[in-house]
Amino acid sequence: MLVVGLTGGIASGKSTVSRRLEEHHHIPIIDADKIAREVVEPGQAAYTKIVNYFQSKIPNLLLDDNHLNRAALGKWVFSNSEDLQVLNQITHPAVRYTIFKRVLFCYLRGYSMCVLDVPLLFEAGLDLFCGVTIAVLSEPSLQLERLLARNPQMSNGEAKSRINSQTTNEERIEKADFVLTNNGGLPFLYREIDELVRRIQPTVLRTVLEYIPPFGAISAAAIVLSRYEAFAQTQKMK
Ligand SMILES: Nc1ncnc2c1ncn2[C@@H]1O[C@H](COP(=O)(O)OP(=O)(O)OP(=O)(O)O)[C@@H](O)[C@H]1O
Repeated sequence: MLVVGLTGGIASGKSTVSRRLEEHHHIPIIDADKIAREVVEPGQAAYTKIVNYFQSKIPNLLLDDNHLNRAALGKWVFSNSEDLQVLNQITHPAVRYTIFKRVLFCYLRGYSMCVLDVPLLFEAGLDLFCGVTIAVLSEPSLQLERLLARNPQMSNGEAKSRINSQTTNEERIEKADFVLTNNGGLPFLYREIDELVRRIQPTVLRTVLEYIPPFGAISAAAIVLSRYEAFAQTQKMK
């Protein structure tokens, strides 16, 4: 099964691309943001760890329905970098484990492709496990316009600083295997997506071979090794 990593800046159009892939091409989407919310729901192991560690530091950590007050938690870790690390150490393994389980589930259901929608794909090193990576790019001025239209309560300054705090489009172009440029209307974007799916769609033969254990394992190992090689090369060049 081909694991496709999809990434891009805030309001660049990742969800729009994911929706097209899911609804038009019937490719399952594994949404890292959604998983990050699920793993901190009451009853989950990460939730208990967060409550135990942060309850004494953040008085309004829990909402009336016992869910985490994500805004209060976000505000706290934004100004306490050590606690941000603690939070990441609690949540990241849980997110990675859930992603892994969902990829395995897609494989067992016989899909030829699945998509990992991960805003921080390269930063988190998850691209190492993807057969193909795609970056969705929009001009920063368009990103700003779309972000403000989608989140009217956000100030212009806040939106700009969110965009500027992220990896640049140039860095994403350098790292991604394919780029989808989302500077036009939706019909243009959909044509680009459909064309790309045609290019990367694995053959039926490859999909079938991957269900034969030695081929499956060799194929997965080859992807991780080639990604790691490319990563090591970029580190050497720095
Ligand atoms: N080509 C387009 N034409 C018009 N509107 C668009 C286009 N692409 C995206 N949008 C709109 O821009 C907004 C941001 O797009 P989307 O939610 O897909 O981005 P995203 O990268 O998933 O954002 P985030 O990272 O914040 O979740 C949405 O309101 C979406 O409808």
